[in-house]
Amino acid sequence: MTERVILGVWLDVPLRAAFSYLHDSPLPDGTRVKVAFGPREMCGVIDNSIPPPAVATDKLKPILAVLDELPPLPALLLEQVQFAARYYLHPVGQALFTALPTSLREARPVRQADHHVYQLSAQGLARPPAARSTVKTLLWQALQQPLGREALRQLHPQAGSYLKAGLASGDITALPWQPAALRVEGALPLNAQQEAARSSVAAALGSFAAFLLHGITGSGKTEVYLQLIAQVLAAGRQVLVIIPEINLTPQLIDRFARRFPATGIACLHSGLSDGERLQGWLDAWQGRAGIVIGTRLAVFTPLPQLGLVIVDEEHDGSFKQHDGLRYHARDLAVWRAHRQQVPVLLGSATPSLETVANVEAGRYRKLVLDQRAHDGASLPQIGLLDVRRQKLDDGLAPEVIAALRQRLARREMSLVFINRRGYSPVLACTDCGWTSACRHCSARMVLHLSARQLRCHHCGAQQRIPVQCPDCGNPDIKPLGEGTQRLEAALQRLLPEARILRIDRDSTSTKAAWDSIYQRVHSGQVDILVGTQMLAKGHDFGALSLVVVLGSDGGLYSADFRASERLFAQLMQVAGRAGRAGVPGHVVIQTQWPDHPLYLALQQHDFDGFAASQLAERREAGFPPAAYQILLRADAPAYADAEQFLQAVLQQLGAPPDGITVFGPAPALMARLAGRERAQLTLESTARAALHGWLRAELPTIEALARKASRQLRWSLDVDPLEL
Ligand SMILES: Nc1ncnc2c1ncn2[C@@H]1O[C@H](COP(=O)(O)OP(=O)(O)OP(=O)(O)O)[C@@H](O)[C@H]1O
Ligand SMILES: [Zn+2]
Repeated sequence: MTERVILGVWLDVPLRAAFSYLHDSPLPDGTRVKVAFGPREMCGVIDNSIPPPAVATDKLKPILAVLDELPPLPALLLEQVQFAARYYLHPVGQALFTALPTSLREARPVRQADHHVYQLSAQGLARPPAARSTVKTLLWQALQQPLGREALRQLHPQAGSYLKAGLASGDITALPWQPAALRVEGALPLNAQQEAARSSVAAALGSFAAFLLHGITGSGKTEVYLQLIAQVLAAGRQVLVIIPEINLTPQLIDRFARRFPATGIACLHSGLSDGERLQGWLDAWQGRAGIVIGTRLAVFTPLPQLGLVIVDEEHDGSFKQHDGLRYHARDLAVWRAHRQQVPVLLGSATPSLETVANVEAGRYRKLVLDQRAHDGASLPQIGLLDVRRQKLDDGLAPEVIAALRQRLARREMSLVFINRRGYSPVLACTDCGWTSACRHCSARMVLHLSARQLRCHHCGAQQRIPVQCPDCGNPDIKPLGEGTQRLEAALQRLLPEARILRIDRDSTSTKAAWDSIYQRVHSGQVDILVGTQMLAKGHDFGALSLVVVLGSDGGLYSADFRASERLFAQLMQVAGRAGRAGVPGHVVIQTQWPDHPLYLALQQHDFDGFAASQLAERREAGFPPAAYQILLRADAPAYADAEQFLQAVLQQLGAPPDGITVFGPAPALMARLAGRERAQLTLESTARAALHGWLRAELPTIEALARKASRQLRWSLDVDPLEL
């Protein structure tokens, strides 16, 4: 009998331990294998640092197959996953499979695209096809230059069989993939501030340093990124660019592709097919992609030649994953840069308070762009319109309507911003006070008039619009408040000659819809844009001269301590759409709170002042970033089950160590979601290591309690939570 080795294997299962299997020879770390797990066959990943189990060897199952079409997964990826799993208190196996493209999570070998280029050999060149064979002549002529398989297929569908025959006869030779020489096109001369920022980061290339690029909207942050990227590419290194989902537009990708026409650019986001994502990932790992641009999941992409990491709009909430491994891509990007000893550049017009605090603590260096880059572009004037004693027409003040009419007469484009899609956020009975509550959530159902439905934006529940009050039978039920659809209708009624375009998740569900919207805006076919935050971010909508903000007061007095920070960032972004190119910009905010300090700071474009006062408040209250938090969440159909579990945890944990405070159990801010009641414990401390260490040590206790809890119970840990 041959000697067999015991190998440690990580699997995609919600268990903290790895598993052991037998094989007839050792395998390196990171090898993908196929194993049996219970009744299933699963993909596993070898890790030789896992200690062998206590059970007898004859109890172990064999590895069924080695999926070794690729080299083993890179050690650095495994290290990053181990770090993330440890930090976010998540099972390593699950973290690892989160980090991999879907195709590599499956117990099947993957197919690599063909990256060779093909060319006629001397023998092939000497043997032209017969003149009557037009297809062969076409391909023979084309192959006098080196060409990839895909390019050949574009020339003719039969290229594959011609290639196969040619390779067999020796008429065609296959050459390995070669990087093209770097080409940089259309770089702009930097202004003094941009140049200062660029050279600071450039001086740090080759070692770790973290920078905040605090640049107001339109200050030319992207241009600074592009010029740094050019320098990194010229040195033969790769760049990782992480951006929010909503900013990943064809326009941005185009801008990169036009600047670097000869560079491989891998775009990685959740909208790709499994095959596309795998190829992009492999291009990055195998060095064919010089630039990786992607959303949060791109932070796990292997880049052996990494030279620079950029996180654009670093304050954006979409960098935090809200289920499974609840990682923050910005924070992992900083870890990544540190581990690979390269600089990381975090860009934003409204940095997160976490990042501001890191600048204050001297961990990050701040670079400032406080001028708009475009000639003649300046920051917009912000007006606060007190609507307390005004009669509004479908939510619009007379002054606002007049201002819109004036822009229309001058043929300038305006934007009306309201962060609520649908017709109206709630339907109500004028008699008994009934409102359109969702049966499954602590939320109201939103009226979607054109679809003739009430819809819950949280759980997706839909129902027909009732014709009378379901409680008292009163036929007089009315929409309360405005959403984008209602504003669109009101504007059309008030300004019938205006060409109005609504942009929200309902109107942009397909890529084609987006493209056509973009097309219409840029060819001057729109007078008034009405939209949600989709409009606020990243997109350059050109010659906007007026921005009207409605319904923002709700964010001033929220139970979530981060609401003001988010509101300020959002309003700065949306205000930043005005006056970007020549035409002076005006912003009007309709409010009941014209003296609110947040609005006054916004009016002064005073981010620093606002951030300082917010930080002071957070310190006073002991909230992040002045303290660290971990949430232990539980949900079940009955609140009692969720609460009972958390009570049991609390009891088992006993008194927390000094410096750690535990709050709760308390209902989550959104207490009911999709038919489940949600409760949570908040664990808080100014000493992060102590907090994490304590919870890590207590994890087995919590897991044991969870196994005893109601079968309906779900629970999770959220380290550095962004949502309460
Ligand atoms: N040095 C420069 N000279 C002239 N124009 C520039 C310069 N840098 C940038 N621009 C132009 O200014 C505009 C804004 O630049 P860019 O998109 O880089 O800014 P940004 O700070 O990334 O913008 P935002 O974050 O607000 O979307 C663009 O039209 C860009 O072409
Ligand atoms: Zn709901």
